[in-house]
Amino acid sequence: MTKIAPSILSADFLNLKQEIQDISLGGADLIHLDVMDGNYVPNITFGMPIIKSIKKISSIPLDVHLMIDKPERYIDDFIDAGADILTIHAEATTHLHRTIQLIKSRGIKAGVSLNPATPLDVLEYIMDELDLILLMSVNPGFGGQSFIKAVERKIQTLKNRISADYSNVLIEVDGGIKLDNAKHIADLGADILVIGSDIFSYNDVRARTEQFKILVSE
Ligand SMILES: O=C(CO)[C@H](O)[C@H](O)COP(=O)(O)O
Repeated sequence: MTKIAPSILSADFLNLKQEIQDISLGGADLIHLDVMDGNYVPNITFGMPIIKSIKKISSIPLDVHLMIDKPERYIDDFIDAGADILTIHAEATTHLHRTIQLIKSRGIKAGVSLNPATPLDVLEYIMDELDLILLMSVNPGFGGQSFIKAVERKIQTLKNRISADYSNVLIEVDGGIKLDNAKHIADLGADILVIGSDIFSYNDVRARTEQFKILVSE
């Protein structure tokens, strides 16, 4: 069954505690936390202190997506802050294998994210180490963008490649997922859907989360 991971990127930060309670009551499986450094991506969001605070008020696993250059510098800090899954970008580090090993050595799940234009081939020699592959379906940096159609084929190709030998590796898809395309993306092979604006732009965040949850459980 496909899981849903609301991204708080589009949440009301003055009302964050309530927003987190609402997605929890709506059935969120993970809380997706987009960390941006203004360097790897042209936007800046939040860092360890916010993650630490969320960890104190929620028991839902924290799915931390680092959109930062040289993520190896901060792996221990984000794990200490409460990350349950830590995903780094293949394009952001020279030492992808070493950094994934560092995450795994701390006993949490490790993911690699690929931008829409990055080929799947970069994963070939690290598949054994991975728990999750996050396919970006928008160019990272901002919520509210449109899903890039070419990523549909990428999801299917990845699903076919991993189904035989790496069936335990989860496929997460992030960007441009709305109520009207979520089921289709799940059916292509996504195990986790990241949803930002189409949950948090609604007044009733709990009801909207529930709608996604019911849709992908069908
Ligand atoms: O990583 C992201 C942007 O870099 C966001 O998680 C993603 O875009 C989700 O937001 P939306 O559902 O509004 O597209």
